Parts: sequence; C-alpha cells; structure tokens
Amino acid sequence: MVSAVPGVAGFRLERVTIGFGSTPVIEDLDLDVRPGEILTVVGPSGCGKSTLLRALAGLQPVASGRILFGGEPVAGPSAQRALVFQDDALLPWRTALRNVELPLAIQGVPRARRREQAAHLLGLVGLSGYERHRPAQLSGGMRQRVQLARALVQAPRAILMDEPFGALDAQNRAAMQRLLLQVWRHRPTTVVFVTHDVDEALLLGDRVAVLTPGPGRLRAVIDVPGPRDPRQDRSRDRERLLTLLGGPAPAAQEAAQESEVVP
Ligand SMILES: Nc1ncnc2c1ncn2[C@@H]1O[C@H](COP(=O)(O)OP(=O)(O)OP(=O)(O)O)[C@@H](O)[C@H]1O
Repeated sequence: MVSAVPGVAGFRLERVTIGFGSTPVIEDLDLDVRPGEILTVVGPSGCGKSTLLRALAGLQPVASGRILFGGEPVAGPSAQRALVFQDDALLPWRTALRNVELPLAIQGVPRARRREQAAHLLGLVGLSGYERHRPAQLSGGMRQRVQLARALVQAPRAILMDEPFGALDAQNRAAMQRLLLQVWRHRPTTVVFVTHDVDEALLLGDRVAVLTPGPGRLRAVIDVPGPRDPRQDRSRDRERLLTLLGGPAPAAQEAAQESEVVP
C-alpha cells in the first residue's frame, strides 16, 4: 500500500453510472483510487474499461453519481490527468520532440523552455538522439515511449493508461513496464492502468480492480502484496483473478460486499 504523497491526488467514484443513450455501460461503481497508487483495471471485453478511463479523464460525462479527483468534481479534461492510449495517438507530421512539447505549447509555455523540457523527458524514456524523428520513423515501442514522455511533460498528478502496451511484443512490453515503474518511483503519480493481461495487472498494480461483464460493475478489488518483480510467483493471485474474471456477474449489492471482503 502507498502512503499519501504531497501533491498527489486520488479519485473517488461514487455510484457512478455511465451510458450511451439509455444503455448503461458502467453501472453503480463505487471505487477509490488512492493517491500515488497504481490501480490496474481488468474486465471482460466491452465491460466499459475504456469508457471508465475516459470519464476519469473528464472526456466522458457520467449519467449519475460523481467522480472526484483530489476532492474536486471532474468536470472536463485537465492537464492534471494525462491519458495514454494503446493506439498511436502521436501527430505523424510532428517530430518526436514536437509531439512531446505539444501539451506545453497549448499551455503557452515559451518555446525554449518547452523544448528543453521535452528533450529532458525524451532522455528519461531512453530516446535521446531521436528528437527529430517522426512517428513513422520509430518502432511501436519507441512511439509508446514518446506517448509516455508527452504524458509526463505536463507533470500530471494522474496518468490514465488504456492498454498502452497491448500492441507491443513481449520484450518491448516488459521494457515499457520497467520504464513505467521506474518513472513512477521517481515522480509520484496516481496511475490507473487498464489491461487485458492479468500478469501485467499483477506486476504493475498495488491493487487490481475487476469489473463484471457489461454493464461494468465492480466485481472485486484485490491487493497485490510483495515486490514488483516479474520473477515473483503470482500463481495464486493469478488463479484468483482468472476465477473472478470468469465468474458470473453478481448483483450490484453482492459486488459491493465482495469488494469489501476480498482483501
Ligand atoms: N461512443 C460510443 N457510443 C456508443 N457506445 C459506445 C461508445 N463507446 C463505447 N461504447 C460501447 O460501450 C461498451 C463499453 O466499451 P468500452 O470500450 O468502454 O469497453 P472495454 O471494456 O474498454 O472494451 P475492450 O476491453 O474490448 O477494449 C461497448 O459495448 C461499446 O460498444
């Protein structure tokens, strides 16, 4: 578990329902994301994980309930909450450096300062020397590094990641997981990380939130004890997660109870 870190904020979701038209996609979700933790989110395809993340980002309104960030209602997008997608969301005509500096340009940061910060962040993610490359000249793993640098350049208090490493091969994925943890240890930030991969969820998460098949409700939140080491034997937690993922969807009340009893 993570102790409170100054300047770092968490989320509180209170009976959040999100829908498109009259169809709920996320239903009655109560969840706290603790300041400075990495919360991974797993759930069957289509259960509303991306929708939930977009709501945390302020890009998707809630139909009922409310989402607080640092105690304040989330009313729209903010530089304090950066999103990183699986798809390459870089602008193809801009160089790596100019992609990373974009959020600062939007904020009106003077050019010399934003260049300097963007170059520093590219160095941090291991891309010194690639500042002038355009996305098409970079590998998938490198493009994800640029996306991470672009998210970090805004010095966000939370990073919302939607299967960011899902398209990478095993080696690049492992490298990005190490990089994310390295960055997170040096810059305390709240991270909400959606993944399909239970091993990734257990490696990165302080806790794992499990959603039911759509409409997504909270099935359970499990603590992940011990060091974040890929060599750590997680077979029991893995089995438990797979069982939770495969189990039938509980009624809202049962789900709330289960999330309390499952440690
Ligand atoms: N803009 C939209 N308009 C209407 N329905 C939508 C929209 N975006 C998502 N949905 C629906 O909401 C449901 C949840 O989608 P979402 O992408 O959040 O699920 P997910 O759990 O992230 O899925 P996956 O794991 O496959 O990425 C799906 O049924 C999807 O079709």
